[in-house]
Amino acid sequence: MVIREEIAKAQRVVVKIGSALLTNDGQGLDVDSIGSWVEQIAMLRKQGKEVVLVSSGSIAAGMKRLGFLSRPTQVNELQAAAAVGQMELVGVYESHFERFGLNTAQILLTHDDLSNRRRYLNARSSLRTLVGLGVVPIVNENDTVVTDEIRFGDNDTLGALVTNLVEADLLLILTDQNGLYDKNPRDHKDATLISHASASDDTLESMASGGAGVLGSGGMLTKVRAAKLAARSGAHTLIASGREKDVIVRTVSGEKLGTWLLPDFTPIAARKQWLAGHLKSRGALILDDGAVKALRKQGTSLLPVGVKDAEGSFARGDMVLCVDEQGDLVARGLVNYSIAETLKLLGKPSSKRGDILGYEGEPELIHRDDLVII
Ligand SMILES: Nc1ncnc2c1ncn2[C@@H]1O[C@H](COP(=O)(O)OP(=O)(O)O)[C@@H](O)[C@H]1O
Ligand SMILES: N[C@@H](CCC(=O)OP(=O)(O)O)C(=O)O
Repeated sequence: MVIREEIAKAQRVVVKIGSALLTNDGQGLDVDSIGSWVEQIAMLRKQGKEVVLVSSGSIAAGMKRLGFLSRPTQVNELQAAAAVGQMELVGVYESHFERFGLNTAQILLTHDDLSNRRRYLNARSSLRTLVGLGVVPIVNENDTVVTDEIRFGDNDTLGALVTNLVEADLLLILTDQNGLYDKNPRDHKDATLISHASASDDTLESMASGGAGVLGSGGMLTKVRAAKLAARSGAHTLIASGREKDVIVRTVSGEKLGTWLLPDFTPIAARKQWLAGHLKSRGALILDDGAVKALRKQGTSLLPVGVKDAEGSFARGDMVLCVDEQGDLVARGLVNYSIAETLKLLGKPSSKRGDILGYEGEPELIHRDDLVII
């Protein structure tokens, strides 16, 4: 019986597995549990769903190898533990995924990769390509090159930003509790589980304390905030216990487990709002009638061949306006090329872009996923 239909419909899922779960009481990685989550992710892949995994555990794994008895507090020791442990972490995942004939890819991200528009587009394009090729990307923070000031620290925030990045329908956060309780169940025996709520509900933050377990980083507070971030691109969030049998397959098929935090807007409405409200346009593209029709009627991407002129001073990743020859607004979108490159590509078939620019960029000036038709 499917109870949570919106969840069961999710096609692209980001699964985040936290430090609190990944280790056996701080004694290195829990290889058997990892095997069970991998088996479930392989099942989702069989059902045709796309999965991106965000996994913590590098510091916990590195601690064991380096003989640290507790989580280090010094940045250089954390970095060393992460560097050593990440090798083991991806190795364990790889050997499990191999049993199911699935390829994996290691993606280590920093704050800069997601806040700088150009790097954001590059990270997104790599992740999209990998997912399209049927690979399961395994994402973690690039702990060895980040300092305290620019660390995400917890992987809940990273999981939410990856959800935005790949425009996933669902962020599934697995942790060591059954979900979000009205107060910390570690300290309160009478705490009750929240079954569902709006991700934008501010009262959730007062229930969730930042106090994490021995190896976790953010506690429940960062999970509640992550749900809010994920909702920006219209994604649902589920917080559930990774120790529950078959939790990934069961939650994703819509079974009522854990806490479900819902977005207030559909993905399209959320994206529209985001493009409309959060980015300033840096220029404009003047489209010919054919391109206007293709965008409006067929929902296609914008190719250089349909663009007559470009103005403004934009760089790759900036938001530009798309207007028709009368100057009426047709769409807004994130452009793949700078103004200088765009001017060279105007009216040209995409197949010529390599010769014109001296390198092979994307065939689209604006990909349809980055376009909002007005
Ligand atoms: N309201 C709450 N409901 C559930 N857990 C909570 C709550 N407030 C704080 N917590 C704590 O959050 C912890 C999970 O966070 P954390 O240790 O960072 O895990 P992870 O490594 O999976 O991200 C739980 O073990 C629990 O003690
Ligand atoms: N990136 C680091 C730490 C991340 C972390 O512990 O986050 P979380 O699992 O959200 O508590 C690691 O892999 O150990």
